[in-house]
Amino acid sequence: MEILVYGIGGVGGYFGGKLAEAGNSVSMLARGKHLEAISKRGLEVESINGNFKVEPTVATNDVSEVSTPELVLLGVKSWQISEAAKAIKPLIGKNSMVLPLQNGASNVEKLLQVIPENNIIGGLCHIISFIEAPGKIKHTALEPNIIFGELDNSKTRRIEQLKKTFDSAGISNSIPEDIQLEIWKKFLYITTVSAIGGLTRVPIDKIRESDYLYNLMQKTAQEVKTVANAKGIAIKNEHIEKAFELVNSQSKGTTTSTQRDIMDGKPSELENFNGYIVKEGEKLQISTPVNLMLFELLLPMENTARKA
Ligand SMILES: NC(=O)C1=CN([C@@H]2O[C@H](COP(=O)(O)OP(=O)(O)OC[C@H]3O[C@@H](n4cnc5c(N)ncnc54)[C@H](OP(=O)(O)O)[C@@H]3O)[C@@H](O)[C@H]2O)C=CC1
Ligand SMILES: CC(C)(CO)C(=O)C(=O)O
Repeated sequence: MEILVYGIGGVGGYFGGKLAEAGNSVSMLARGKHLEAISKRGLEVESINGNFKVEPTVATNDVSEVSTPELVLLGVKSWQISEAAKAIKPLIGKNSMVLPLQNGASNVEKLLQVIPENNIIGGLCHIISFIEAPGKIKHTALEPNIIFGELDNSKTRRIEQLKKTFDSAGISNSIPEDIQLEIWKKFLYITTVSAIGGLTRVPIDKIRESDYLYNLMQKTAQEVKTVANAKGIAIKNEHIEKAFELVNSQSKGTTTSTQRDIMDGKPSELENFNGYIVKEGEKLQISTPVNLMLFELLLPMENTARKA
């Protein structure tokens, strides 16, 4: 398959690497020292499932060097989606699929403003990975997987073909009954833990020891559920329970990618997580005081990170 991976970070680097290793033609859009290293030495992936190294078909920071892809994997952060969508638009052909793997509930919404609806696939992923050094991705925990599907959940031929591509690359994957619900289930978890993680600056095992913080996470999750339900997304208490099973079962030292960005003083996905709940709550006249507090507490730091 002819693939463009736009953003070769923890997510794009790992999944793009696996697809290239399996013999797909994978072009990689990166920049700076990371691009220099990939162009010179290829992309190295150190993974708990086995290390590997791949050579991209094209490594570039200029999409005009890439031919029309059958699949674009978006590996940028959720706040970079609109810019990425504008950049890839000229490349998109009738049969191109654009698959966002970001956390967040509004990625498809943002893509729809730029890319035709029939080119967009819904998606999300699980992994713990990051850029360890220019040209090198490190996968440290979780069995990586991709959950994806048509926006209307129909089981089309292209979705089946994409499944075969992921299967033959050894990427665990699934096509759910309701892709929007899956996106929101992950969003529920990540929004519940990331801002509190960023504020406390400790991993999940330390956060869950505190009754106060555990309760705060419960309140955060309930607000996400209320907003989801008002938007027609069927998040139920059982999904909150599942999210808390995850909170309780994560191994010591676990942090989320957004928490790590906040702790490192980098621009984070705060606005697309708790900020999104606040914004949607306002539109729907739903009060979201806990998400608002978390958002406002982190906002000055976020603004500073963005100025830098
Ligand atoms: N990492 C993880 O463990 C997981 C992350 N996620 C989600 O996946 C998404 C991606 O996260 P993650 O992989 O951690 O992010 P990273 O920051 O590691 O990767 C994003 C990459 O995209 C690059 N990029 C952005 N814009 C451009 C551009 N215009 N040109 C070239 N390169 C560009 C960035 O470069 P630069 O650094 O120069 O900006 C960076 O290398 C997020 O939504 C995250 O929440 C989901 C599951 C797990
Ligand atoms: C929760 C987790 C680790 C699962 O993939 C994640 O999405 C992240 O860290 O961004």
